[in-house]
Amino acid sequence: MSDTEIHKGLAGVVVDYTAVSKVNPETNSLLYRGYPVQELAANCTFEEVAYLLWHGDLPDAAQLAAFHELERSQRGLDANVRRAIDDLPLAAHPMDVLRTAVSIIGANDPDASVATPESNLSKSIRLLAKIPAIVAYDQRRRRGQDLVAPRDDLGYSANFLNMTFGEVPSDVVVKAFDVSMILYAEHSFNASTFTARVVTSTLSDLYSAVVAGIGALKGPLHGGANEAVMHVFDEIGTADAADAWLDEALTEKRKIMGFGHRVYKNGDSRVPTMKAALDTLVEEFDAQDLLALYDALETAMEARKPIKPNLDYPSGPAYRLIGYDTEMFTPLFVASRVTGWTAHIMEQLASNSLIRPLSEYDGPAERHLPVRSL
Ligand SMILES: CC(=O)SCCNC(=O)CCNC(=O)[C@H](O)C(C)(C)COP(=O)(O)OP(=O)(O)OC[C@H]1O[C@@H](n2cnc3c(N)ncnc32)[C@H](O)[C@@H]1OP(=O)(O)O
Ligand SMILES: O=C([O-])CC(=O)C(=O)O
Repeated sequence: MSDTEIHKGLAGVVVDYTAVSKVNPETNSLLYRGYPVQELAANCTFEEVAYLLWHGDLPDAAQLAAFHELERSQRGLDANVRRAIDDLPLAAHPMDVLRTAVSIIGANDPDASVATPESNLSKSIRLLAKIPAIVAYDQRRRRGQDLVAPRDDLGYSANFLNMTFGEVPSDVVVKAFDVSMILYAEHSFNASTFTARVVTSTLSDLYSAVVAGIGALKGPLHGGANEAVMHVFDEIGTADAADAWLDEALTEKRKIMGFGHRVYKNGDSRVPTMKAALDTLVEEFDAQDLLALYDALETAMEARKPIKPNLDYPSGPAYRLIGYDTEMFTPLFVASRVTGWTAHIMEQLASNSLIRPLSEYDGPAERHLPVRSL
């Protein structure tokens, strides 16, 4: 073994600058373009936050109206995307369906390889507008329901929920969903964003980078955890079973989904805001049992390990209460994070350097084939 210092998982390695967001584990804070995410969640819509991530500043009234028009005019499902979804087996995971659908949107775009800032911005808005139709339709076809067309008189979240459930839910539900979209939108150099930046660094196109980001987000150590949290809740069943379940899971050295974080070691800055949104849903749907289980598992974990919940812990139960099927939760994360990914793709391109780290070889020493007589 050489004495080269290896940074397994790139832990603690700073690889570039970013002006998109700042994650500060010391102060448990998260800023999008300088604004605390809690302030954005309380005062802005997800559309305004998307605009902020892409443009660097919040829109004024005229800019927001133009942005709404652009986004709302592109909400429909392309015919060949719908046909492709219909051809995929119901056994396919919704993340695989979404990854395939985004790939087709890219192939439909004659300007897919045009990498100017203007072209990439319009691609980003297209994906923001079209991903909800894919996710909503996929959940509906799994339930044997027909497609619900988008409405251009509704905001992003109300339209998303209407396309999924065939009706606009209460303001409480729309706000909780919108808050989740804002909180999931951006988180610096997380694994999926870094993946998107790596793909972009080769001068590949934006759609390819987003498809790669979807692949990275799917894993349960990253975005797949919001789905996995609900599987854990279903496995535990009721609050009184949480202690015994956790003891067994920890004995088996299982990772407890929805807990822990690579950067935050003392709590995830987004959890209090998402937990408050979950509380409004618990009240709305009179779901005290779910809240009791949520609290019981968190308390049980606290008593055993200094590992705190991450954003996926309150988001999973929130999406369950809103009515999404469990396997749709990570696609909801994509619908939001596509804003952060594309902001990073544009930032990477503006100051590109091929991302290509080194490795330390520890395989067999040099050896040679025996001389073969032909
Ligand atoms: C939106 C997001 O993507 S947030 C992350 C979502 N992912 C999850 O919720 C999955 C569960 N959590 C985890 O697997 C981890 O906490 C990660 C992958 C998120 C971060 O992990 P890392 O920073 O690499 O820390 P690492 O996995 O090395 O953990 C350090 C120690 O804490 C333990 N640990 C960390 N998270 C957990 C957990 N959720 N459950 C049990 N133990 C844990 C590890 O077993 C390890 O213990 P050890 O030192 O005794 O071996
Ligand atoms: O930052 C990370 O490593 C994971 C995360 O919380 C996110 O992507 O939102």
